[in-house]
Amino acid sequence: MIKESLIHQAFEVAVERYAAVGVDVHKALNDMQKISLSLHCWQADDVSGFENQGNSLSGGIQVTGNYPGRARTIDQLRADILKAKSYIPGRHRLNLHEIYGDFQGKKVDRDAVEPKHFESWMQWAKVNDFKLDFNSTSFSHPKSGDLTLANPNDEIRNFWIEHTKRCRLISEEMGKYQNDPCMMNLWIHDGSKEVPANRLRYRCILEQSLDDIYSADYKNMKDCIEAKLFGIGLENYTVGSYDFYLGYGVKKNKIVTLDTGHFHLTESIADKVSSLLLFTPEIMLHVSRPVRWDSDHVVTLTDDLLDLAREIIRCNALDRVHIGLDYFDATINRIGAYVIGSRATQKAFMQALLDPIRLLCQYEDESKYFERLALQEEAKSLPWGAVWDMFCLQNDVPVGESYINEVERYEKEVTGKR
Ligand SMILES: C[C@H](O)[C@H](O)[C@@H](O)C(=O)CO
Ligand SMILES: [Mn+2]
Repeated sequence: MIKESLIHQAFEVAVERYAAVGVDVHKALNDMQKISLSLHCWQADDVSGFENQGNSLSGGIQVTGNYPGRARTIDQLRADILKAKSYIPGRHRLNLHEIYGDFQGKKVDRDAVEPKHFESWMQWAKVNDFKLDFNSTSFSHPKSGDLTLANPNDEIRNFWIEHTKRCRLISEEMGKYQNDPCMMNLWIHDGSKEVPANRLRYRCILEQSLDDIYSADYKNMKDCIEAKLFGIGLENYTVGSYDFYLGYGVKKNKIVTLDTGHFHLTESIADKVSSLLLFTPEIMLHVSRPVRWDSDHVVTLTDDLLDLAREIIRCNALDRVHIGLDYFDATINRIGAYVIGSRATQKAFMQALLDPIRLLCQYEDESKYFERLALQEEAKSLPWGAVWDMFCLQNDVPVGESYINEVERYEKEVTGKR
């Protein structure tokens, strides 16, 4: 247990150090309090959901590991999410996939899902101070195959169009219920293992499907479209590539989702933020950690993540960027995985909010490039950790590593007994 008086002392020193470079720590703390993450429900159960159809995970994604204790029922999933939330400072959102509906043990196919299947989620979220976001689910279904919304087969394509339309309606109802727009993400795995004979054909079909899906206007939900470099088993061609969705988003005023695992490994996601902000309405993020490929490792505080957070703050775009998480690791304690990734993301934003931006901009205006580089370097070792600790203390969540023992206790008492 870290002594509270030490946290206060370190914080006072940090206030002074940051003031010397023109940064108001109290304002940074205040801004930090307003940042909500959208926690992905699927870390708790390895993207299984509650359809009870016995479908294994398919559609270009894969979870590795078999750590004991995954959530198997809606009650277990909710309990695990609340547990994770208790170690994450601030107020947050929860991101549901369609397969997590409250189906009460009945088989409800994807083209028959209705808002009523998410009523209990809406009530639960309200009681537990979450706002909900939503995703259509095109994977792990007998009709998933290699092509869903881009499928030339009318029956299969119309099935998925119907599913996605229904998901928009569910999102609209969620948004209305919570009096805050529900962000609905659309990601499909459609693609091909080998080079197709005609790439354009499938992209034309996808464009038409999307136009049909988006023909209804809603007020309480926002549409986001997520590209991917490739899915597993679909390595040569992805119908919904970044260029495709960027073009569609700009033309049709849709929000592009940037999943940080969905690009070439040396591509900077941070650099995309300012361009997207100019030409699309808002940005949805899926913060992930690719290791050699889109491996969805637990998010940690990497330079890439810091760059991304800094870019959002420097663009003054917190009100236009939605911060969702997207990773799944079944090799370690799943609640711990939530906490590590969420806190890492928050730490990146904490550091970004403490950046001496005004002074850096001043140096740049005056063409003082040595001074700019020197300050960028020195800022890296300013005592941001003391401000982060204070943020945790103020939010009544464990400071530093003290959550480790608590996660272990929950494993011993709850998840380990499943
Ligand atoms: C389960 C998610 O929807 C999925 O991870 C998607 O967002 C994605 O990133 C697929 O690679
Ligand atoms: Mn994603």
